[in-house]
Amino acid sequence: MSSFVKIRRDLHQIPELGFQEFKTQRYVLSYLQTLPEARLEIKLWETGIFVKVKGTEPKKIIGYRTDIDGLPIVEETGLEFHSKHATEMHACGHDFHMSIALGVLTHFVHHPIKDDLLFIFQPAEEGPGGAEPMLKTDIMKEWMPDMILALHIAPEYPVGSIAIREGLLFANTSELFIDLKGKGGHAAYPHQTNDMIIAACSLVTQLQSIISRNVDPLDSAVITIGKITSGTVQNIIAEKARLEGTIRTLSVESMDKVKKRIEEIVKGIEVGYQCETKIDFGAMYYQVYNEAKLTKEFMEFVDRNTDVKVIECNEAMTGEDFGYMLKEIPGFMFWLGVESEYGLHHSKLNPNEQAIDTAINMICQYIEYKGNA
Ligand SMILES: CC(=O)N[C@@H](CCC[C@H](N)C(=O)O)C(=O)O
Repeated sequence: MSSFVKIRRDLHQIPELGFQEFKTQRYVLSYLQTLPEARLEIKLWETGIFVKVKGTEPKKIIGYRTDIDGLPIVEETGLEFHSKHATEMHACGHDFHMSIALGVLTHFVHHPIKDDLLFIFQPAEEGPGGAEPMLKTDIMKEWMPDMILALHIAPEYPVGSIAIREGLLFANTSELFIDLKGKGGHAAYPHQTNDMIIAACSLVTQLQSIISRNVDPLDSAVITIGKITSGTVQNIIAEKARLEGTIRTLSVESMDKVKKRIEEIVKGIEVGYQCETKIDFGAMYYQVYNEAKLTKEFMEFVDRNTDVKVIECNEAMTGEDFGYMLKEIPGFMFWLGVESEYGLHHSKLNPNEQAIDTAINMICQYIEYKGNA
């Protein structure tokens, strides 16, 4: 087993939610302490880490970002190295992302290139978002990269492949929290109450009509309600309901339109079901938009110089706060094929670990080329 597969397995066992990645931060720091320190500069921000690997004759800084947080999922993989945390899991591959970042970082500590490299270990990608606040730090202002790259594992593509496109890769996202408050009461006297379970069910159905009736069929949008909380027991009419979800759109303009329509529909629920309502759009992520020139060059480089297959893919409705970094810094993100039967955010996600060394080798070759130019 390669040392970076071992690191992935160690990290897989300690998934932590956004801004609570204390063990993860300690693990990464203790690994960094095993490397020769002459070329390293390390700065902490919240639960994240900035690591500069100094080049020999730096003219620019090349940035590489990995996310570090896990998800609130009870793991069901049955793997020997399964999560030690009962209710958290690395079900979005951030354990892979971190081990690959450490693999690339280690290579350049031992084989320095001309340019400086900045590795960003970013908390809270799954929410509420660490990229935007990290960008605003003095550390980032001092070490602002001239270009940046990142990857995300893709269960649907084979090991030995990457998928990427110029321009829009991932959607704009916004979280969505809606609270409803009516009047509870006895299950046998519904006429004396305003039942918030009925209101919530109607609201969920009406929200889907935004996608089918308000969004241009040639555009695309998603509203997913992933969680509903309501009620206390089977014979009490519920006084409150809370819906938690996410909105995805292919443009900022469509996001604004969808949000406006949600507000109108929720107003209708308020009148129709005689209840109080509250909408909170939570955290929003800017789209992931790959800079055309660098993306094209990367695709051609990988195709010509490595065995990795380059697939030109469509946009996806996933979100990534790396979009904020790409808004400020030219660069790109790509999907890394890891062929898992179960997909992202699934309790049985089991990516193929062979992809770790494939990714490290490919990224090292590309950075060596860019950083010695
Ligand atoms: C790659 C991926 O799965 N990213 C997450 C980002 C979540 C953004 C935010 N918490 C939201 O739900 O809107 C995704 O769910 O796409």
